[in-house]
Amino acid sequence: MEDEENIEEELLLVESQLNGLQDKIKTLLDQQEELYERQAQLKAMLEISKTSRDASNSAPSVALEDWSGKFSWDSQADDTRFNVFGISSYRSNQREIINSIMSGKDVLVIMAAGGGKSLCYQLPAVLRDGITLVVSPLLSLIQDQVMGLAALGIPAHMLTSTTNKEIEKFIYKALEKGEGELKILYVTPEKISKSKRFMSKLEKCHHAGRLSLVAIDEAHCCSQWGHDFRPDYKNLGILKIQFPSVPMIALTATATSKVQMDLIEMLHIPRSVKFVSTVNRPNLFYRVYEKSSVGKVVIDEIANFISESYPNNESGIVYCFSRKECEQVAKELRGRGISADYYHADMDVVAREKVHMRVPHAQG
Ligand SMILES: Nc1ncnc2c1ncn2[C@@H]1O[C@H](COP(=O)(O)OP(=O)(O)OP(=O)(O)O)[C@@H](O)[C@H]1O
Repeated sequence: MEDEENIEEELLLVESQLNGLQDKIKTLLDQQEELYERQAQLKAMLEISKTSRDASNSAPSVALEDWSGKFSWDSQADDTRFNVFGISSYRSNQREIINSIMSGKDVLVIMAAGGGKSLCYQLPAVLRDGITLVVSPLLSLIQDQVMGLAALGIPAHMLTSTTNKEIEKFIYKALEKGEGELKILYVTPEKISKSKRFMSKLEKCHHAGRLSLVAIDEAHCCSQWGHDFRPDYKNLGILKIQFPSVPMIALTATATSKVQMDLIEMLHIPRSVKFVSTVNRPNLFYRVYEKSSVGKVVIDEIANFISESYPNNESGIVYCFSRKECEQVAKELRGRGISADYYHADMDVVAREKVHMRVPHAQG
């Protein structure tokens, strides 16, 4: 009897020691996995750094090839441009940019606002097999793009804090298993830096050979020297480290040479082909009016300017000094028969989206 008790006691002790060991083994295996992952990242970083040094010693990041020549995808690209995007001819540099991406190059595009940067990655996204990931800083810009693409019949979605669970599930399935129709996926930079789940699905998509292109919109946000620095953009370098074989296109309307060098380094695209288009916009001009000191008169003048200059229901933006002023000016303009609404950071997502949807898709 006493023997049995001793055996049971020792059995319990052994079992508890075994449990303790299992926990330790699990912790060690987890550590091993993390170290393997870090090892792979460090190796890739070393590789990129060496390539970067070689590239800066030998070749500047400018276009040397003739990207306006003939390519095997020419007729398919022309067909998609015309029949899917409804665009009759390319603007300056668009064709060359598209050709360099289609050739698998990393590309840096500096093109004026409204110059047609989106087509430069959306057309290759449609032409290439698989999914294009687009990182863009603003929800409103993303919504605009997704709405525009949906209108063209191109399967595009966005994965942001506002995406509902069902769409999120659809997107994750498309990334992980290649199910469902998804060609272009928009995310904010926070998704890359903060969502391990998203990055793991993206990893799976890449492993299955389905990640076709990465586009970084408003790429100047990477640089602390740029006017719009976004801390989460700093982490986008991970994309080239994780997916070195996937071409990357970085696009911006404004980048000094210091900012360009900075973002090439941060995104790890030292061999990128660079395209700079003129930032001059002949259709844009400034006009300065003297402002009355009487608020009501100012609103009357704005209302008159809008109805006289834009009698055909065109859309426009009135920038105000404060959120409160935005709300007041919109109300006053409505009182003068102008269809106006306000939009600022202090509105909830649904209200913002509602206003956004009322603005016709921007035409540059
Ligand atoms: N080759 C083209 N011919 C005619 N219209 C074009 C062409 N390329 C683009 N567009 C149109 O020009 C407008 C502006 O294009 P897009 O939005 O891509 O500009 P952007 O360079 O991304 O501007 P932003 O810097 O403001 O985001 C869109 O309506 C687009 O359809």
